[in-house]
Amino acid sequence: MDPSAALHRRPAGGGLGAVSPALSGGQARRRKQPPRPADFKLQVIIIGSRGVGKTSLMERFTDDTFCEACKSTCVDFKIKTVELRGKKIRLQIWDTAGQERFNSITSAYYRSAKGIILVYDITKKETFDDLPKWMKMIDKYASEDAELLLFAQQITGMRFCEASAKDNFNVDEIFLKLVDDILKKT
Ligand SMILES: Nc1nc2c(ncn2[C@@H]2O[C@H](COP(=O)(O)OP(=O)(O)OP(=O)(O)O)[C@@H](O)[C@H]2O)c(=O)[nH]1
Repeated sequence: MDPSAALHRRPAGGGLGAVSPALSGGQARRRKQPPRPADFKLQVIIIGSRGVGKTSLMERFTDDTFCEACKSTCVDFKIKTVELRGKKIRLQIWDTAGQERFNSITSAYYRSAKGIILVYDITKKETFDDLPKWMKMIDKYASEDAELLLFAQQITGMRFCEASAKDNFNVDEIFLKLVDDILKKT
C-alpha cells in the first residue's frame, strides 16, 4: 500500500473540523481536531555515489539524527511534512543506493520524483568524477520537469549548496529550497 494514502483520507461525514451534533459544546471543544491534510505531496530522490552521505542527509532532515556508521542502503524512504508559502507539503524522501549494481532497482524511483538531490563528497574526488554517470541516469529515467539540486559543487545551470549532515549545517535549507523551487512551478 502506498504509505502516503492514509494522509489524504478525510474524516467521514463533514470534512475538516466537523464535530458530531450529538456532542455538547464542551465535549466538542475538547475533541482533538484532525490534522489539516497536506496541500501537496512531493517525492524527492537522493542519489549519488556510495558513501557520500545520502542516508545521513535524509535522516538529519527527517529525524534530526546522525549516524556515525550507517549501513549501506538499497532503497529506503522517510516522510516529513513542511510548511512553505502557506502550504502544507508532505515530502516523501527516497534514499537510494550508491552502488552501481542496484541501478536497475533505484532507476524505478526516478520517474515520480519532483525533486532530485545529487550528492557528492568534496573530500572524495572519485565521487565528483562519477557525476556525469549520475547525470546520465537522470537524463534517462527522471521526469524532464524534475528540479535538480547538486549538493556541494558549482556546475553551470545548477544551484550550489554545501552542507553537513553531521554538523546539521544547511540541511533544512537544502530541502526547503528544493521544495520552494518545485512549488514555484506548480
Ligand atoms: N564527517 C561527516 N561524515 C559524514 C557526513 N555525512 C555522512 N557522513 C558519514 O559518511 C558515511 C557514509 O554516510 P551514508 O549516509 O551512509 O552514505 P550513503 O551515501 O547513504 O551511502 P550508501 O548507502 O552506501 O550509498 C557514514 O559513516 C556517515 O557517518 C558529514 O556531513 N560529515
